[in-house]
Amino acid sequence: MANYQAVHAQERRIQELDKTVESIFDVRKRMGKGAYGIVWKATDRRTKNTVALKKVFDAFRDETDAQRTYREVIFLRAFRCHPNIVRLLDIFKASNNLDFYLVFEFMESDLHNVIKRGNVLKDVHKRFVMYQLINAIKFIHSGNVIHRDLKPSNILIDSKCRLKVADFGLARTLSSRRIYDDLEQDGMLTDYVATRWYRAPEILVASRNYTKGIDMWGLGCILGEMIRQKPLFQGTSTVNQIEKIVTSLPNVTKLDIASIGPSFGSVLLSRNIQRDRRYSLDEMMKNCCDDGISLVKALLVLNPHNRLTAKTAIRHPYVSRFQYASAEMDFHMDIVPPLKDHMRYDVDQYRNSLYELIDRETSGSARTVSNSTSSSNRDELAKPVRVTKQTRTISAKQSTTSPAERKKEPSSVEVTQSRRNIKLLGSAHKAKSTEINRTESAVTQAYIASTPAAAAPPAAASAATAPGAGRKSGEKSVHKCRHNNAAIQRELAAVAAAAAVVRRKKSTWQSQAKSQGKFHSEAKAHAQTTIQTHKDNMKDSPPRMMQKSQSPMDAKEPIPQHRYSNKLSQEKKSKEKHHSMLCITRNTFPSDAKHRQQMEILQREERRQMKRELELKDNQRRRIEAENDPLKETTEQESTTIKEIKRKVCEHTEKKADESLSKGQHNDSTTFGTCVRERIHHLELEMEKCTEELVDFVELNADVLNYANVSSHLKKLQRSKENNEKDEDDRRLLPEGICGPGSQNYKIFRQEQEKERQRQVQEFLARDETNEYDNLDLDHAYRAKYYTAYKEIGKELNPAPDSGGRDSGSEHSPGRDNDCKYADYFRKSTPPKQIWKDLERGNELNRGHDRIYELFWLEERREEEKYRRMLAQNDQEELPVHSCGSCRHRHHKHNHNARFDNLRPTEDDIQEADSSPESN
Ligand SMILES: Nc1ncnc2c1ncn2[C@@H]1O[C@H](COP(=O)(O)OP(=O)(O)OP(=O)(O)O)[C@@H](O)[C@H]1O
Repeated sequence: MANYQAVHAQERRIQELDKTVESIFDVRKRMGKGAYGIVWKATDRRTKNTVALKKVFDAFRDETDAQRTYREVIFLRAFRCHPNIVRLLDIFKASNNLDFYLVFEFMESDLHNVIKRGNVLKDVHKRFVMYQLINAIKFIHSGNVIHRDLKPSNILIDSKCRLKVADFGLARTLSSRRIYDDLEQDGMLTDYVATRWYRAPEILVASRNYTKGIDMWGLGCILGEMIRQKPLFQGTSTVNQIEKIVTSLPNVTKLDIASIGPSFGSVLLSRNIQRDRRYSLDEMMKNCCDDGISLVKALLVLNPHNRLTAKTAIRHPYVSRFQYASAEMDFHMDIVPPLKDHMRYDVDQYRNSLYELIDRETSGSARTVSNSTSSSNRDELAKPVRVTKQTRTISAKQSTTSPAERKKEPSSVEVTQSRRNIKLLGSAHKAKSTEINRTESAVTQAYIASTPAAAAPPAAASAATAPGAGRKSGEKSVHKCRHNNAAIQRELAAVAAAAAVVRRKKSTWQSQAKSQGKFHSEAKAHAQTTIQTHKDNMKDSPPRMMQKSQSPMDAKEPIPQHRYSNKLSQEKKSKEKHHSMLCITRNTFPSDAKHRQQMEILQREERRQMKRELELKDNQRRRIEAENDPLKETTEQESTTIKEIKRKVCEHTEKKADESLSKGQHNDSTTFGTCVRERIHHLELEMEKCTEELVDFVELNADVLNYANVSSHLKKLQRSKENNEKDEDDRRLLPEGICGPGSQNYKIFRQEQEKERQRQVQEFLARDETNEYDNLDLDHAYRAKYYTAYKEIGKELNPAPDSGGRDSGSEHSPGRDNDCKYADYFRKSTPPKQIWKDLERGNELNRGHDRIYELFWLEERREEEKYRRMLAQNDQEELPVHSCGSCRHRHHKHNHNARFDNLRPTEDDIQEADSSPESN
């Protein structure tokens, strides 16, 4: 219970938000939870921007966690300017000094969720995702940093397929490793837990061979997962993970193992692992295009040095089409966190370093919240933490986001934008110079303070009280200021370089704009001149009918040649044509009347000639028509014949089709019949099976089922079953050499059996004629009579009771006492009469007793008849059917009655019988 409460309290604490944070953000919904924190969707109350708020719970619990938090903040700040890396907007320290809050730009989902949905990503999306991912990793690697935790849930994505890499908690720099490699403690690089399925083989075998190839392996796994829609290697343990990888890759060579470096786990790679072809890369991604498979194969290479690098991967055909879709940036310098990445510091050191960072940023912030960095100070966050080389700024290849935009000429908006950028950079430059001045004066002051002769300024007052300590602290502060100064200068240089790039760009655009403007003004001037000429021409031309002349005196003005767009030149051409026509008209009508007359004559002549030609053509047409008439007739006749033939062919075809149809129908019906028969047969078989099942079921559940309702049905079902069983039993009881029912010798055998039965019946009847049993009451008599038959026929099935010494050795058997005993036995061992009758009526005689019952029944009927006749003769009082059958024993009536109640003969009966003369 206490444990539960503790867990509950812990969970509550994880979910709880700091009051300061709550006052700034309106937290709306939980986006996800990782191993180290919870992410919520929230709205900034002031700006109304939607952000992702991540609470790193107990961020400084131990050194590992503190280092993780520290790395996450430092690297996120360094890489936040890249479009494919999630932007860290703000950092908040919690008032409890334990938790930590990071504010990110909001993304709608992550790649894991998108892949999980299935079939959301089309081929083009996968390519674009991959391009952006490689682009981000290329940028990270250019800063000599490795991410080490690439997996789909750390890749954020939005509805426009824009992608951002998140979670830098395991990122680390490679730059210092060379220097400090020897100092590394054992296991230092292996104590982190990256998700197993995306871990590179060198990490799995605990090799210390750390390269950027680790991330490239992760990229291969992610691409494979996007294509296959499930993770490629889902190992259940480290060993299993290695096995899965080795199974899917081509044969592992000694060189591969050597390339991973010496480690206790590399022996796992050299093991002879059974390969299953189904799990080879080709087989797992058989539905993918060649480009995709080739990229996956180039990334998932055992030797980390042989894997594609991010720089080469981005030119791979699978993604190359997007190479201008996004800014491709490079750092050109190593990112080195202030607290060395290869060393472990105290929790407090990590915490203090981070808090310092926050405080520094808060001091320049316009935001009034005490514990937060400022969102207005966001540009500050973008700067790298520290650089090891002299500043070489980010070189953005293209700043546009799509190929279409990239191809655009620089617009006025862009020019304005660049102007604004320059202004901003200028002001940043100014601010930095002021800062440098301020730092320089601080350095001077501190230096003065550190010398004992100097008058103690307030800052160094305390130092002066301790001799020697003042100098030391002064030197320290000088050193610190110099260090700051150098850092600021480096940053300043970076800003200046960026400004230079922008200025260069601006000048290029301006020159381009200038040349284009010149071109436009030239074109405009030319157009205006042309229009003016046209207007002048129009003014000059006389208002006459425009007429084109064929005169040899035609004089055409030269048509001006334009070098502008086609459309423009076409328009111009048509205008020129129009203009030239006007000119021709004007030129072909000289003022003298003679020439005009000549022209008229010429025209008249022309008209006449045309008329003649027309007539000629008319005649020709008529002649051809006349020739065509008989041909027409013939053609019509032929077409009618063809139609007739066609009709006949159609009829014939239809008839044939009918015939084949009916034949087909016949075939169909035959097939149908066969099908139906087969189906019926099948159903019959099924019914038989069902019947058996039902019988078994009813038998099993007879006691719980209502017997009255089901018995009749059961009987029907059982009948067939029992008949089968009977046949089976009969077959089993048959003597050797007799075949089953239906065979000839079986019939003969049965006939003989029947004869034997008849003989026995006759024998019993003959015995009965002797009235041997008349001294007994009927019921006893019947039972005793049939006892012999029972003994002979039914003993196998129902052995006779041990009748005792007296009966067994009895000479006068079947004597009365014996009969009584038999009767007693029958009473006990045979079913009550009513049941016999029921069974008999339902023809359900027990197979073992049927012969006895049959005889019993016949005999009973006979006795009954006899008794009736006797009654009629003697006219005596009617006795019950099974009462005494003899008048000779009427004096025993009282005893008889007693015996009727209880069929067991009394001792008196036996003694009486023994002493009677008949028994002697
Ligand atoms: N900026 C964001 N916008 C939307 N959702 C986010 C954002 N950042 C993180 N998330 C969601 O929160 C989840 C956890 O975030 P993150 O990976 O940063 O936490 P973590 O504790 O470091 O997890 P991990 O266990 O992977 O180390 C992510 O998988 C993602 O779904």
